[in-house]
Amino acid sequence: MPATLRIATRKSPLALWQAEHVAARLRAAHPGLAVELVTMTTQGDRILDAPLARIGGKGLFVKELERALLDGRADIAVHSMKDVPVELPEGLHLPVILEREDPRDAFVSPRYADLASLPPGARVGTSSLRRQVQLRARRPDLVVESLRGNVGTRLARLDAGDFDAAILACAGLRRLGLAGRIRRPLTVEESLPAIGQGAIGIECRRDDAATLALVSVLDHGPTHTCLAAERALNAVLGGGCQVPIGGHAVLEGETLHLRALVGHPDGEPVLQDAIRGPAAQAEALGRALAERLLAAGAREILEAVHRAGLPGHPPDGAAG
Ligand SMILES: NCc1[nH]cc(CCC(=O)O)c1CC(=O)O
Repeated sequence: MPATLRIATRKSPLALWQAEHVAARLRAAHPGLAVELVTMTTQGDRILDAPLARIGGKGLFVKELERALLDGRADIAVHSMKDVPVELPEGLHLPVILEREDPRDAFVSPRYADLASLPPGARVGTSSLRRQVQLRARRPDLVVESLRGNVGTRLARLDAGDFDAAILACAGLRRLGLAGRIRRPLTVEESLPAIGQGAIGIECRRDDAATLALVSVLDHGPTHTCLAAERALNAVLGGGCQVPIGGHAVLEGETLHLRALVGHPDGEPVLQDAIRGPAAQAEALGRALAERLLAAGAREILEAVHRAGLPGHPPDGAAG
């Protein structure tokens, strides 16, 4: 057993909650193990106004934690899986995925009970392209505006009256003890979640067998299988953060059901499809669904976005 297991984490309240949760579970699983947090501010936390894709995109929140792993300043990094890019740096892997919290998006509003109650022209805050296109498809009369920052920052702006409603992840609100702010969870049919939403992952060095032996007990097989399908889908689509992409898998016994969405950043078209098959073939199902979406028009969307070099957005409003 190492003298102390060091966890690299961002400093946002949600990131700290997740790291403390992993620390507590590791201490419970291995009595006598010392666990400590190594906190760091990532580039994604520092730069709150620039279009994130231009300065490094989706990986901004994880890169500095990964550098700490590679430099030996930390043994594991704890991530919200929806912020983790498909490609990991050489020498690192993600062997552990914890059991998923509520994966749905949440409708949050001080005044309105749900999406249907919003009057025409109501202002809804979200910086996630994925949330924006699904919102626009359902309610083209709403005004969707950018809302970034930590969960607390976003709620404060909502409460200050900058918006009539906001869409946030149920998981983040629940973990921070803010479940009371969820007016209504959006069904996955109303708002298909981001790939990995609600799941926490543990990244570590491939050559560190001692650490792997300690953290493996936290892996949740069914969530891991669902994430394998979602991330395989994402790897084939390779959309980065300038294209609205959603993906969500559930297990029904030994059968995996994966839904996916690819939208044009301008709002149209929005392509959706789903696939069902043996859980043992999770990754192949993810790749197959991605190929079907590409053939159905996603390829044209991805190519158009890359050609245009549109200013980017964080994967989901970012900054957790
Ligand atoms: N974009 C940042 C982020 N990363 C993970 C979560 C929520 C928790 C999760 O999905 O595990 C959030 C906040 C949000 O989207 O409202």
